[in-house]
Amino acid sequence: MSRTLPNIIITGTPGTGKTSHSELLAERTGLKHLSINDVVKEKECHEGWDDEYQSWIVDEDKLLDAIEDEVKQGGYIIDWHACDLFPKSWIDLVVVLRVDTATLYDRLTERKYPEVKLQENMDAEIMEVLLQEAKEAYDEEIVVELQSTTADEMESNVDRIVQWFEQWKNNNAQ
Ligand SMILES: Nc1ncnc2c1ncn2[C@@H]1O[C@H](COP(=O)(O)OP(=O)(O)OP(=O)(O)O)[C@@H](O)[C@H]1O
Repeated sequence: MSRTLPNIIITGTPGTGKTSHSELLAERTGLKHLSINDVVKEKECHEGWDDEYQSWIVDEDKLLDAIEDEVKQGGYIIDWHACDLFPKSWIDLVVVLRVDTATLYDRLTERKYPEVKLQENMDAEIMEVLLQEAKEAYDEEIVVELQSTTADEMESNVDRIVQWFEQWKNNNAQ
């Protein structure tokens, strides 16, 4: 089925700016912001709460079933800290946000993350885990790495994605 609007994944380590970017992008493009955290909670796509990590244990099959019909139609910004579970055929662009480690440390400390979760996320950012995951799961030409340390960077990232969106619509006009 061909889509008239694209689907974009905005991914990255927690605290890199996925929600902020997704909200701005939704305003500018009219695409719908799909916060996977909210879907997991609202549609109960989980197997319970992990106390140590202070997060839901996600049931990926249930999650995919919950969003499949909507997402396949196109027009979504998928905001989550993982990306390789979404089928390749659903996705047109994968944006991986990156941030310098000192800034990430400050952002996560401000959120009062448990120590184990803070450390794991810092390691994930340093080891480029999300970038590798995206490159392995999708064609490299649709994976874009963008820096998200400053407000100027966020603004230029959003401009760049809006430009991509306009181009996609021109290329896919029926
Ligand atoms: N490029 C940026 N410049 C300045 N501040 C930023 C930038 N990106 C994010 N922030 C700030 O960092 C904090 C975390 O951002 P945000 O909630 O968007 O991250 P996230 O990746 O969605 O996190 P989570 O995965 O936990 O939902 C917010 O206070 C946000 O304002």
